[in-house]
Amino acid sequence: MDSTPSLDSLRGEIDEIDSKIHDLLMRRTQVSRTIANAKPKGPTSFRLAREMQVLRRLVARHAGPLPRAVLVRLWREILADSLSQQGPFAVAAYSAEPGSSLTGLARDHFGVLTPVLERGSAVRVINAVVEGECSIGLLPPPASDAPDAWWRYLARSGEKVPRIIGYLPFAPAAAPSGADQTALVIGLVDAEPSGADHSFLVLEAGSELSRSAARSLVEKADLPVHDTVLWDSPSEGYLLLVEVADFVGRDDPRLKRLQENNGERIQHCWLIGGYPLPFAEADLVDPRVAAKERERS
Ligand SMILES: C=C(O[C@@H]1C=C(C(=O)O)C=C[C@H]1O)C(=O)O
Repeated sequence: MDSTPSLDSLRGEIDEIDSKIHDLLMRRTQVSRTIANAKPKGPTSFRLAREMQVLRRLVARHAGPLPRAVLVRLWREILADSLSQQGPFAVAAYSAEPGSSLTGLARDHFGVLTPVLERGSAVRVINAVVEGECSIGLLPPPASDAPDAWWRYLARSGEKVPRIIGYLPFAPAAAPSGADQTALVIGLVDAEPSGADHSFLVLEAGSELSRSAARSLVEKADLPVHDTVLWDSPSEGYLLLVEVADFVGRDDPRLKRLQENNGERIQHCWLIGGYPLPFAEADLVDPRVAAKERERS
């Protein structure tokens, strides 16, 4: 006798599962609203490090044929709504020359209902965040040949100075519309440690300081250097952006050491933020693709 359950009974099981998922989603939304009241009041409820921890935990416990990229996409919508339950949330996306728009990336990450406002320059994105028009901003990652070294505007103190708090996409395999783009996220909150992070320092040098010299000064203070970007201008002097392959907090003793050891060469060292490391491609490999590859090899 055929032991396969009938279509009706299988559909009954799906209905039961859907109700449970739905009940849990409604409950999660209520908990998120309660969390909003438990948080210190600030310019935004957005906590990217926590979101990354949520996703990393789910990806690590995942099993079975549902692709991890689908799991992440589902949770991106859930997390985006959860955030908007905690107060108004809008994103300023850099969108200057044709093909440079970070709007697709913003949509992939913050879901279909989050307002995304396009801004035509890095300064306009920064202003949208400083003035509270948008909760966060997306900017192109710094590069040595980039004409606009926007990161230098973050090298100052004060409450209304945005910090770098994230890197997008979190999961390239789950970011179809911004597939070939990357962005840094800025907001008026400090970066928080997620367990696997990079940080950014800006060094203000009194006289010419090469990228390799800066690297060795920073490494001598036990801060592992991932990359450096140089900006020198007659009016602004020598500024170096250093990406550190570790989380660096405001009270990190390595920062103090860096400044104390190099008082003559480095006039100022600014911690301008950091980001949780995104998923590597292998973390989200679709089990079906992986199985096919195993067959082939
Ligand atoms: C619920 C929180 O607020 C936001 C929503 C999150 C969530 O839904 O899991 C996680 C981080 C925050 O961006 C939180 O900070 O825990």
